[in-house]
Amino acid sequence: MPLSSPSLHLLRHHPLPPTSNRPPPHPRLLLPAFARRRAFVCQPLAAAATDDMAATGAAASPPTLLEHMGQAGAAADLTVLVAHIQSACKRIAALVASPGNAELSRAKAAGGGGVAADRDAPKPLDELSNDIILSSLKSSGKVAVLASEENDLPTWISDDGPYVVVTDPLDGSRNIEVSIPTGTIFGIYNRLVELDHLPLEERAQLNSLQSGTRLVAAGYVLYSSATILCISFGAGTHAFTLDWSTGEFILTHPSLQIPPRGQIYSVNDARYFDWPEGLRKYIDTIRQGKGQHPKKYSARYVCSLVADFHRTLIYGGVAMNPRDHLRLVYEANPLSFLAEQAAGRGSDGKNRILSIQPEKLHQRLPLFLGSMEDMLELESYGDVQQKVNPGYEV
Ligand SMILES: O=P(O)(O)OC[C@H]1O[C@](O)(COP(=O)(O)O)[C@@H](O)[C@@H]1O
Repeated sequence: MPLSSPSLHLLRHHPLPPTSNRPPPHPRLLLPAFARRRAFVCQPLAAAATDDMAATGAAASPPTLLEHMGQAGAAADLTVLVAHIQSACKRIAALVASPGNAELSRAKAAGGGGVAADRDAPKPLDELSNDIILSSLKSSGKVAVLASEENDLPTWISDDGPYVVVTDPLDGSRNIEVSIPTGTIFGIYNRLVELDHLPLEERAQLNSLQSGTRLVAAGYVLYSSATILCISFGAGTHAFTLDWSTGEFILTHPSLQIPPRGQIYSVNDARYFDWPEGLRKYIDTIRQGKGQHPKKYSARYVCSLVADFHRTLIYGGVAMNPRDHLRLVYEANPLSFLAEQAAGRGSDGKNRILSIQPEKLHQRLPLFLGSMEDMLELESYGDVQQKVNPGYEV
């Protein structure tokens, strides 16, 4: 449904204060005391051990995601919602690792053909992942509306659900047949109660089109050699690794900080000849070690956004897709929120992603994420957005 300009006006001038316009305080200070102790546990040097650990001679075990939320004083409703999201993602993790997934990918490639008449056509993995998330959010009782990359329109779930969830249920699924990492991306907003009087369809759209500055939380789950859930509640970015023996996500990367500069760029550079001059120059320059950082950069490109972003978060550098391909609502906003909360930056090559007011649910845009210094250097080339987007076959 196209939005009327009064509706967009309402969104733009909504009185609620943004939740993430302020620069994040030093994330380490925002961790609860017990999690700060675990931050030390994750460092190799014994000198970092806390007094109580020294006294007992043992490292306390790091908290689970839900323990972390409890200690951080997260709202009970939000904790219930995150518990449902994490359980959906555990099911997706099992799904993408299951022997049946190659068959599902082929079914999709063949348009679902080749199925015996007495059998249901198998659902491709991204649809199945979408169903898993939807059913989990429904049973949480905490969600008013779900906007998913897999659906044309948002799904209204419950009038009194306090939250709005946006998601790309399974990003990178085009690579699933060859077991390349995939991921789920999600963002959580408050339901805009002042829109409750609007007709359902308009209410669902406007709630889903909130600016990224209003995110209450955002995260991704990486399905790779480890299953990692990385999340921010607006006070730092923290990552939790799934311990398959207990089924718990354990805090392994507290208060992640993107290094101010990395030495890796990540882009599909087969598209070099479709790039604008500025982007070509930038990549040529850093490849040769002639940029602001006098080192030759290396290239890494998984072609799976969550994997490319996760690496960038840890090692620094820039992950980019310069053409209009990735979605503002489902991908760019949540990942930019995580990047900013880790002292990095998310931009469309010109503007801060979180400040772009979404106008359409499936709006696409160029996306650049990464280390602050690398991002500012890249943007100084001006002309970095790929205008030519012919539609590539692979
Ligand atoms: O073809 P490109 O431009 O390299 O795009 C690859 C990107 O597209 C994605 O596969 C997402 O695209 P889809 O949502 O169409 O699957 C990302 O995971 C990846 O980063």
